[in-house]
Amino acid sequence: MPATPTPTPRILIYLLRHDLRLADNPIFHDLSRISRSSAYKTTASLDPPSPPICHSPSPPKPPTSARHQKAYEASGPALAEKLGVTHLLPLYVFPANQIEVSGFISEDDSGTSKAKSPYPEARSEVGGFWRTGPHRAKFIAESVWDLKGKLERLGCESSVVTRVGLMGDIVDNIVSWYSQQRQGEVNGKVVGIWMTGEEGTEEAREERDVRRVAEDEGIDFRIWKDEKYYVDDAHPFLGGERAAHQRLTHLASSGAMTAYKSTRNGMLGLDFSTKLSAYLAYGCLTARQVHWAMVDFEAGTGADGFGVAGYGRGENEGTAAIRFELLWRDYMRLCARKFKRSLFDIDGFRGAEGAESSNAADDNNSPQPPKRWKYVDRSSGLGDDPAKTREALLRFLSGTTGIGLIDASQRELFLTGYTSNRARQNVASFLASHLGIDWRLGAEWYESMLIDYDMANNWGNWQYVAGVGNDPRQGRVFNPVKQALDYDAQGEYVKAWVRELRDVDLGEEEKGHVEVEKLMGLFQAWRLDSVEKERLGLTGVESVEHPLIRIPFSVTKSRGSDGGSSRSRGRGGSYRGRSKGQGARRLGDMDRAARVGGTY
Ligand SMILES: Cc1cc2nc3c(=O)[nH]c(=O)nc-3n(C[C@H](O)[C@H](O)[C@H](O)COP(=O)(O)OP(=O)(O)OC[C@H]3O[C@@H](n4cnc5c(N)ncnc54)[C@H](O)[C@@H]3O)c2cc1C
Repeated sequence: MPATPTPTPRILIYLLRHDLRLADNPIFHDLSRISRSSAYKTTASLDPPSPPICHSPSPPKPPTSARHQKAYEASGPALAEKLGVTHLLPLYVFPANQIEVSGFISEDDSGTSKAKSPYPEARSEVGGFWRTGPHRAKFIAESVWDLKGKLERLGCESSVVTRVGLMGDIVDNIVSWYSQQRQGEVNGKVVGIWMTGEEGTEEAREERDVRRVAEDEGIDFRIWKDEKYYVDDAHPFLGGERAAHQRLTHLASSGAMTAYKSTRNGMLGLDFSTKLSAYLAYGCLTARQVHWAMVDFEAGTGADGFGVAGYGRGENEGTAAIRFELLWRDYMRLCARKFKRSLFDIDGFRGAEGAESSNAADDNNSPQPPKRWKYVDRSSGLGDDPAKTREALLRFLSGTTGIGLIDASQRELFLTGYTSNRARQNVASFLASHLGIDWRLGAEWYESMLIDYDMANNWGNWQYVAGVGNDPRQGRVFNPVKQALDYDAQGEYVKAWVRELRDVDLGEEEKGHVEVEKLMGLFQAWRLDSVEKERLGLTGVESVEHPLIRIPFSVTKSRGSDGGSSRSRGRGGSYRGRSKGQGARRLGDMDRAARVGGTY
């Protein structure tokens, strides 16, 4: 008897991007609906061709609320069903323009030496840093492998297929492979290429390239809206959806969610802030899921947090503040959408056409002259020497500026891939305002180093602090000494990361009494007396003897007696510090530098 011809697999390619999760995922949700239908079952038993492709996964967890479930059910048959999809190929492309991929390339055809990567090195434009540094590379890999594992456990044979390169090329290549004939039959028919939409110019280019391949081949191309935004070993957290939910559970059950408002300006420790940013950035979790977890906590219906302060008592200061921060995230995304390429321009949104109209809240609506910056490859014409700028930049990046808070944050970032929002604001302000160096170098360095790098959040926040973005109050500067006094009142953060200063004597530290004058030496080590420097082996150390700048901040008996904006603390007295973050506005509590002096 002639063998029954095997039906040609109808393949849907799902290009994973910043949506590395199974639950609350619009594409997996659509597929979960087809997997229950009879149309799917009749074809699901097909042997998958090589490269292995995935049978549509079993239904993932239902959406986070009954309201969403109803909305999905009302939305008619699954789109994948309409396309007659029988197989799914989840594909993650490590983008060669953002992640250096030469390490993935093993050997050339002769098998003797390493083949050269066909792509230019994935370095940043201005400073030439690796665009994805080791911390984020690890986090991305963990998130991809976490999803792979999940799909495997659901019986998806290929789980997630990974490739390196440019999305358009990879998709083109896979589509051609499927259309090849073997014994008179094609390997498969790609009927759909789907992905979730992203903001950003590179991301738009990826979408355009993939769309072109799909259109050339007559394949259904669809960009789904990923509703991961809210309106719609320091960082010891593993990547992936499971870890993201464990973190959310911990935030509710430990009380950190309730306490967030009063702790969020902290700098040291795990629970002063949510540490959800990387999960949100990579879509392992959505802002909506965070919201619903908080709703459950507030309503007292959630499994996590029973007995914890605030459980079942409605919205509290902590949950409201988390929602507020999530709105900043949405806001930055909308800025990226509006200002496009000028997100990366040195003159920022302010320099962009139409920026004036977006700044209606300006105290002074008159157009401001563009800021002058120091560059590493040329003089700005203000008598600066690019060689000295390069030297200063290197010290800034390596955390040897001589300003304790800045050095602590930069070292923390380099070693862990994370630093707090409070520290980020100070670091950005230090580069842009105190050093006057091209702020994009700082943004690029963050892009390289941060685990939670997010294009809109990073560049938007850098612009904001550098004074070229949408901050309605321009010309504000953080004073990193005063900020350290306010937010690191016991000097613990600086001591944690700046090893050479760990033994600076602060007074009766164990009792929580630190002497303010001694703290000043921790926050700017040039102020340590010569005996202390000698004792600690700091004599002659460049960052101590020759800081990039000296900030003449002092703690005086009466406000303003040093001519700056210092606070009255009582000279020489002991200082317990106010509670961290008290009364502070998140992005707004910047102060004019107290007579920033010195040059480099
Ligand atoms: C110069 C600079 C660069 C930054 N770069 C990034 C970045 O690349 N990626 C990133 O996610 N955040 C960035 N931020 C914002 C903020 O610092 C981080 O989101 C936050 O520190 C992450 O820690 P968390 O999750 O514990 O935050 P939480 O304080 O717990 O806040 C909860 C969530 O709200 C959002 N959020 C908080 N603050 C902001 C903010 N200022 N702008 C936008 N969203 C915010 C984040 O998604 C965060 O996870 C940057 C801030 C500055 C000043």
